[in-house]
Amino acid sequence: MLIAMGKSPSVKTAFNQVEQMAFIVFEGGEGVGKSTQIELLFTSLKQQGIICTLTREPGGTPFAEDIRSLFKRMSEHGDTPLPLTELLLITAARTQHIQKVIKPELAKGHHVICDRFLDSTYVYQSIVGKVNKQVVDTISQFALQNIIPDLTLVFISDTSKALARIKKEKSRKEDRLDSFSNDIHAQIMNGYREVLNNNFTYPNGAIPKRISIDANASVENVFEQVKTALFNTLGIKL
Ligand SMILES: Nc1ncnc2c1ncn2[C@@H]1O[C@H](COP(=O)(O)OP(=O)(O)O)[C@@H](O)[C@H]1O
Ligand SMILES: Cc1cn([C@H]2C[C@H](O)[C@@H](COP(=O)(O)OP(=O)(O)O)O2)c(=O)[nH]c1=O
Repeated sequence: MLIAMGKSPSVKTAFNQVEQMAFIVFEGGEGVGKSTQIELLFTSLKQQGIICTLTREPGGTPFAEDIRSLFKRMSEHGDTPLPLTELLLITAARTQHIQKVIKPELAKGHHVICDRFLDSTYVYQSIVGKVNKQVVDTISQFALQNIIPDLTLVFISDTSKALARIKKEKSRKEDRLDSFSNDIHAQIMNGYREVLNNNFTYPNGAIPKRISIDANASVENVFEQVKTALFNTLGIKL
């Protein structure tokens, strides 16, 4: 179908019986290990015969993936998008994504695992980009239509560690967002701490369930934390 995942878009849906659905979001700055853990979780759920759909933001439908490309493209004309312009682009992609993928998949009783969602907007466009949170909420409420993740895993690591991991990745294709300075990366990491510590509300006033993950740890240890969070919050045993 139209699901895009990780660094290379692909279709990933496991077809088996499942009793309840959950909308699970992975959040955090670049290089904290979200994609790695999403892959591990998808494989583990599949082995248990649990249906889940992997997707990502910005993106997740062909049109929203086009917006993603535009969003991430290096500017050839020097006219880089303003944070408010980014918010509008991201929200356009999110509207398409929620209507065409997230809602329908949840309605079918499938778990939906999403690489980034609204907390990214709070961090990148509001905290770092300085767009007022109220503006983000006012615009986002039309896209969200009360959709709220059942669990958001917020990956927190030392900025230097995450950046070192990214630098080691030979296959990583440079895009506009890779030109962020170390200072911006540190602001992003602190932004996630702020979202967590201040329990940022969604546009409808609800506080989503967020769990902090120590992403400095080994891949195996981080996956243990992910599994514990899924069990404690959603009762999913892996
Ligand atoms: N816990 C970890 N310890 C060490 N390296 C990791 C860990 N998790 C991921 N990596 C490596 O770090 C790089 C970035 O990981 P990735 O999952 O793509 O992060 P993100 O999706 O958050 O940008 C990859 O090369 C990956 O293999
Ligand atoms: C969902 C979302 C993403 N973004 C940015 C964060 C990332 O830099 C980029 C998505 O790139 P991505 O490749 O998914 O990030 P990562 O390196 O962590 O795998 O889009 C926003 O600025 N606002 C948003 O609301």
